[in-house]
Amino acid sequence: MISVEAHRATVTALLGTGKPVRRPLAECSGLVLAEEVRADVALPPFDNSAMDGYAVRSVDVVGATPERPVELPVEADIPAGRTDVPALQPGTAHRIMTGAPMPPGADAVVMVEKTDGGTVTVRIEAPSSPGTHLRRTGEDVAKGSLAMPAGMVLGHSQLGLAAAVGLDALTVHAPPRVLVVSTGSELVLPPEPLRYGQIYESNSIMLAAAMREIGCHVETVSSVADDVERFRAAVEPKLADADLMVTSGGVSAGAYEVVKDALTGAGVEFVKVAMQPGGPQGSGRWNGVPVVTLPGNPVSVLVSFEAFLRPALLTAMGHPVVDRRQLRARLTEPLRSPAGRRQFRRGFYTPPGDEARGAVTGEVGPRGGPGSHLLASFTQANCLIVLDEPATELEQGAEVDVLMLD
Ligand SMILES: Nc1nc2c(c(=O)[nH]1)N[C@H]1C(S)=C(S)[C@@H](COP(=O)(O)OP(=O)(O)OC[C@H]3O[C@@H](n4cnc5c(N)ncnc54)[C@H](O)[C@@H]3O)O[C@H]1N2
Ligand code: MOO
Repeated sequence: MISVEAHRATVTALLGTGKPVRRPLAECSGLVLAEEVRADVALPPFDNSAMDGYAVRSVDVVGATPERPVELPVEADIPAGRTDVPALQPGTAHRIMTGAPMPPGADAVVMVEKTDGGTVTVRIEAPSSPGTHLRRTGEDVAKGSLAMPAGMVLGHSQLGLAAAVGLDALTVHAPPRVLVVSTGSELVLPPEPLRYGQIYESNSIMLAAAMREIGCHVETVSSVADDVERFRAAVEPKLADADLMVTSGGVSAGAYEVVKDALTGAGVEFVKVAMQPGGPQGSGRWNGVPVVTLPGNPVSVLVSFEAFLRPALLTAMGHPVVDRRQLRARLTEPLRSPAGRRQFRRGFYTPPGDEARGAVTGEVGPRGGPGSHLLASFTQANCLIVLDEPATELEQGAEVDVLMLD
């Protein structure tokens, strides 16, 4: 048996890092910058007004009050977007709007609320010191400076900044194109009614959703019968467009293990990992394409995704952090775990908060039993409880690691 860490390292090395590609901003959400971004324009690109009001020389409005307003002729109107801004002469004002360029000669803005709003002459009822309501060129981002470093994850604020400095595309790590293949002659798809011995296929939907959530492109082959020739025929034509193939089912010790039968001796190695669920695993290359084979039980699939695929896919996409948030928590009930295997249980974590009891560590209770067919309980879990390899009996109140899923 090999360790969880060893198999994770194998799968991560197999995927490598996605090559840098140029993508339009609308396709970059959640991806990672492969190159730093330097600002070709300053932000703001020009000195501009932060308020609707009047651009003035501060010396012209010294001492203005509602009782003794300063009256100035309004010489120009500067809406946002005006590009031919006339200079301000001493003893005059320009009406100006938020985001409009400051006229040369003006050093302050008076809000319209502090005036009578006049358009021919304006009565100004408050002073304005130099720089008031003024947004300076480059105070957000200086021209030529580093706007975002390589390795930054592109969320909405990062995409907004890229757009603001005039970019319509970014160089990102290419998201992997994953071919997800579910195998099993028992699998059917709705609306076909179930016959005795058949089940509805669910692994491909789950895996595709989990991978799309982290930015992968996914194609699915939802139900391939346990027949090597039919497996090859269904999958081989699609390999050319895949950076990774992930299969479920057909890898244990039975007589009809289609994945094992098709890929043994063809570049894929099958191993047992010291974990439960998710013990039977495989990885390698088939026709040059990286392949990861998962056991068929639905909970085994999701636990394998968390333990191996998620970190490997995030690494391939250049993410700086690939691990789930890990916390310590006290068990709300005793649990058993198989000796020599790391057990992953679905759990619900409650943060500390009961100060009366002096709680500093959160609590975690299992959701559902350890069986890898118990998918419903996964939907009620917010974490995985990790019971280390040596642990066999854990008492209520024992401290364990939890991996937060949200
Ligand atoms: N003699 C042994 N038997 C088994 C062993 C073993 O070591 N020796 N390991 C057990 C463990 S642990 C697991 S996990 C499973 C893995 O088996 P396979 O990967 O070959 O998976 P299947 O037999 O094809 O399926 C297992 C289970 O999951 C259901 N399944 C499969 N695919 C789907 C799908 N796409 N959607 C929903 N459900 C699916 C399938 O019907 C089976 O019930 O082997 C144990 N046996
Ligand atoms: O390893 Mo299997 O995945 O326990 O059910």
